[in-house]
Amino acid sequence: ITSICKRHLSIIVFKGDAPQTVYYIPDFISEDEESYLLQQVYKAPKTKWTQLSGRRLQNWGGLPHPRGMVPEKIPDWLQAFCEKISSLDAFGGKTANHVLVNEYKQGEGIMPHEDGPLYHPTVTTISLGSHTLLDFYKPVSCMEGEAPQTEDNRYLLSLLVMPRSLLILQDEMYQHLLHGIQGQTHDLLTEQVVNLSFTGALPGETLTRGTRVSLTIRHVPKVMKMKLMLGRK
Ligand SMILES: O=C(O)CCC(=O)C(=O)O
Ligand SMILES: [Fe+2]
Repeated sequence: ITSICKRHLSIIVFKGDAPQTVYYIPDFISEDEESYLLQQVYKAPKTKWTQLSGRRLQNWGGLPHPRGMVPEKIPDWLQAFCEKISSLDAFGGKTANHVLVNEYKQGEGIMPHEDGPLYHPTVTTISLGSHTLLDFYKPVSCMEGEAPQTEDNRYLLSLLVMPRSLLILQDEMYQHLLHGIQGQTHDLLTEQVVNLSFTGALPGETLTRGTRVSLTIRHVPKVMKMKLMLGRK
């Protein structure tokens, strides 16, 4: 684990000789911007929400698809933040064109998963309203030998993401590992939370979760050209 400056954390995990990078940027947005974003999220029409087990979500920018995403205009209130993050060169010079809004009520979470191949290998997440613990797991195929492949023995580390922070996961860290959020109401901060010293929280502390809204901002490289689609039939 290497810190690149006092307020930014860069975690280098090695898989073979491939470094896997995480950037954690506390207070990436202000409290006013946080309230504004929450207000906009909750202003969206009811039909914009999809209820899943343990969370609900809004999809903005189009539905990623192997044959190409049919692009939809991202509303101005989100576009500004897409541009702010893209200007950090998170997406190799491209501008983010896709945003998933996830809402987790206290005690909700998301099963360990991979995000799949439809995105640029960078995922950026702004957290609103509450902290959470993002947990990382080795993929099943990584485990050789006799040991049973439980979630427990595939678990690697956690990141504490505070409200208003930006998390950037790149390359192997994003493509190779699984990530998930346990459906808990409280989080005990152990030494497995590797970015603890960058969050203002203390080891041994227990944090109570509230409702968290996350904005997962990404670049989908494969986009359909509307003209081509109409011309084709
Ligand atoms: O809420 C988060 O920070 C994670 C969301 C996530 O992993 C996803 O939507 O694929
Ligand atoms: Fe994910």
